[in-house]
Amino acid sequence: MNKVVWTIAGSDSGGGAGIQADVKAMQSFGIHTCTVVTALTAQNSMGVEAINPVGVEIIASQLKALEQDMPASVIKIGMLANEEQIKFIAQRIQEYKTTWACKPIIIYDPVVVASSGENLTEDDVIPALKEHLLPLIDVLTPNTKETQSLTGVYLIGPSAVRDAATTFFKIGIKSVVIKGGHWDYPQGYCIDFCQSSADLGTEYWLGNKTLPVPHSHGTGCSFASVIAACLAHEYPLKDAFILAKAYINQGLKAAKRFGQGIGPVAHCGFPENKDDFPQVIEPDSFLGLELDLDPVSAHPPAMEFAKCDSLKLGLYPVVDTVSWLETCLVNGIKTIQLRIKDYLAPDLETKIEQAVALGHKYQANVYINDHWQLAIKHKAYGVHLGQEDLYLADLAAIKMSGLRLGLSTHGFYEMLRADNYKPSYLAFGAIYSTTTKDMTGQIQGLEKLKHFVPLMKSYPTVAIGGIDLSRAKEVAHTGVGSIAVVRAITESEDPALAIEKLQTEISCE
Ligand SMILES: Cc1ncc(COP(=O)(O)OP(=O)(O)O)c(N)n1
Ligand SMILES: Cc1ncsc1CCOP(=O)(O)O
Ligand SMILES: [Mg+2]
Repeated sequence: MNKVVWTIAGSDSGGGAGIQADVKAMQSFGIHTCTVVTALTAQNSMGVEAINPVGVEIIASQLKALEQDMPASVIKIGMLANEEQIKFIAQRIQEYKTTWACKPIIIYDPVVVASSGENLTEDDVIPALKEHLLPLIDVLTPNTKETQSLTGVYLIGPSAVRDAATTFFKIGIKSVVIKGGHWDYPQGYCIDFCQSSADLGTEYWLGNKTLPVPHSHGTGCSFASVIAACLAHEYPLKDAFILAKAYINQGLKAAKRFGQGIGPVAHCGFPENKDDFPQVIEPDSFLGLELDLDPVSAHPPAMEFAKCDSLKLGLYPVVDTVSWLETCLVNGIKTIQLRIKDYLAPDLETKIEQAVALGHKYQANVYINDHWQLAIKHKAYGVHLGQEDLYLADLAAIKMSGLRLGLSTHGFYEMLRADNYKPSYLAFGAIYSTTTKDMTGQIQGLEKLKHFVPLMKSYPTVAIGGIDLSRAKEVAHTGVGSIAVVRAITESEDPALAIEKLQTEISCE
């Protein structure tokens, strides 16, 4: 569906930040941007010469035109020039939240201080912001200085970042993305933080080496606009967060000078290069230790698992009995998984032992889902684990035993998190809805798969979830190296024929 996002922000005559950046960044993500201009700033690459706020009656007329014709699922707010504008916009947002059938998501990039360090808003607006606007905000994206101005917390380390987030949550803000472009810890790195008040136990830290580039005008506006665009596409916030960071890294690398001063961040489309993505910071990684994050895994960290025989694993049935496993192997399957979810299943160990033996008999590669200790004990070809297993399983033991490790991922953030471990293959799911497993909120769709595959092209890749004969071809067409299926085989009237037809569909690619 065509997606509309509004941006309520200032115009930058220099074309690098504000409304101009917002439109370009959202366009990169296939969003149609409607604009409500709050100020006509006179600025260029050297600095801000004038703010020129627009009167609230003119803001009102722009909003009215849009309300009637193009309501948005996401509204991004940038520069508000004075207290009158803040109170007016807050009142309108309150109205939209209470009267619209689809309550819009409000993302606010508090453009108080520009990346150049210049003040873009009158100094005395902070109390009005806190009283009127901030309590209505779903996602706030302040930089270090804005965080300090708004919370009074001086960001000297991770616990101060958490304290600042807690202060924002107390005001009523639902989620925060605190941008660390101005910190310098660990030295030479740029670290960003994301947390939601609805899930205080989970925090997301992203980091990459600071890019030594001179042209960075408009990064804050563009970053928040990518988050707004991704939320309009109903991506989870953690995915929007990592894509925004990748977009900015990509844009900084390509940024050019226009004028004599600081040039604008470039707008280069959906990020497709893994090198532009930041690292998901795990507590026991170098950056996690530097940030003093609490360790969560009981086991030593491990990465770089044994390689699969091939980049293309082909048709990959996932079955729950030894009998189904044998049926598939008899019909020529070379990669297969035994997925027994009942940990108390009678003869679990015997079944795993038999599955491994059948793999040897038919010269096929048998993965065991979840039961990594038994997989190691009986020398399976590999183990398949989920994200929740990463801190629970003894990954070092799996690696030392030479077993392959397949990892499930649901979206961009989890994909980059999995990349930290350098597994043997990466699975993306669920591509379509499925009745085999509850995947509520985790359906990725074909369009995202088209982004996942080239990003992770160094790995064997697997698509899973709701794939049947009618969909196998379009999935294979994304370039994914393997298609994992449950019901397409186990619920077919003729499993041998189903395997043959699925093989034909996917082998044409
Ligand atoms: C090939 C493949 N991909 C994904 C999964 C799902 O694994 P996981 O996330 O561990 O969930 P459960 O299968 O344990 O419910 C899979 N099994 N195989
Ligand atoms: C185990 C699993 N993980 C993600 S979707 C899924 C089930 C896939 O089953 P089906 O092929 O029947 O949709
Ligand atoms: Mg599992």
